[in-house]
Amino acid sequence: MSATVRPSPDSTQAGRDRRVLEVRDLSVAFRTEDGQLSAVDRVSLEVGAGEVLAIVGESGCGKSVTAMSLAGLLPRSAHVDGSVRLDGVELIGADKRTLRSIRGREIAYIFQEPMTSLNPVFTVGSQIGEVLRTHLGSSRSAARARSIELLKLVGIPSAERRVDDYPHQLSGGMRQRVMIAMAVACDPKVLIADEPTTALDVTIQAGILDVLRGLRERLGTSIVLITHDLGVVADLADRVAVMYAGRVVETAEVHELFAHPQHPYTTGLLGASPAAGRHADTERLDEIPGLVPVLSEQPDACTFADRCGQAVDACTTSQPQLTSSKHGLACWNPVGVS
Ligand SMILES: Nc1ncnc2c1ncn2[C@@H]1O[C@H](COP(=O)(O)OP(=O)(O)OP(=O)(O)O)[C@@H](O)[C@H]1O
Repeated sequence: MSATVRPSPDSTQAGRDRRVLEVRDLSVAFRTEDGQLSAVDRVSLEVGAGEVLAIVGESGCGKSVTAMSLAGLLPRSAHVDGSVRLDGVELIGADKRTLRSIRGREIAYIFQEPMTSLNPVFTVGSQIGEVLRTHLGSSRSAARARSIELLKLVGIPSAERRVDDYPHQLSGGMRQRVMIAMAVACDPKVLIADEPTTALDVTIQAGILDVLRGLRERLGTSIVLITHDLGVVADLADRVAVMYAGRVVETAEVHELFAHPQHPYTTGLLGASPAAGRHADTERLDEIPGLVPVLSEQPDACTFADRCGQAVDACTTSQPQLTSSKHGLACWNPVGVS
């Protein structure tokens, strides 16, 4: 395992202050049969070295589209604007060769459902080895040795034997660990984990979160965690960006956000989560009444106004912009102010 440990992991405060990923005014629109769809609107985010940034929000808020645009994984029907810089290198509009060398090597993506991403006809060892040979030019024997090391890193028992298993011989949790091993094979600066535990049993989820925590601590990997599970956020994240209808509506350090949520949407989400403490005595989840709108363009109004119990006149006539303070907020009438 020692070979996988960087000499000075960046999970310290000083490390986190170094920006590894900087997203500025990222917008993504899709051409669809029904016309244009605005999925992400002028999103700005920063992720420090060794930092875990969680992006939360209901289904359809633009979390995955944001995450995929960071890794250059959007389909051709997507029109992307803005800037995504990885250690200073601009990824939006970068040529294919640059993107190919960065994707998988510098920025890696873990998908929700490992079975769709692993190839059933190759052993897990050969699939991890392929990543190492492609990106790092490793020899066959070095790739095999390193694959075993990576399987150990993600907590797979009897790694020397499991390396020759096919994906169907492993449980769902073990397959997700293999996906993580593949994602970190080249020691990426940024790992994007899109609902990494959603498809898994609750008892298995905790193990996967431990693996991610270990990677951040041991390797100094920065993590962008996409989830709708606030319990996972509380467990793992340093900072949170709350997305609604394609925009970041609130962002703060995790403890600050849970202790002093200011956007009515955030308080709605927190109220809907037993893990966030508000409903610790009940298993029932509250729902925020109404649905996330699907937008062809962003309106001159707050997109949450028609679901918001706090809406005032300004909310229906102009769209609030995210403030640039440490606890950023896009709201005309925050919770606890009026
Ligand atoms: N390839 C695509 N073509 C057209 N529209 C898309 C495409 N991918 C996503 N969208 C739309 O973009 C919006 C944001 O989707 P996205 O998947 O990012 O939401 P999400 O917050 O990640 O939701 P979930 O939690 O369900 O994954 C949705 O309205 C979705 O239907």
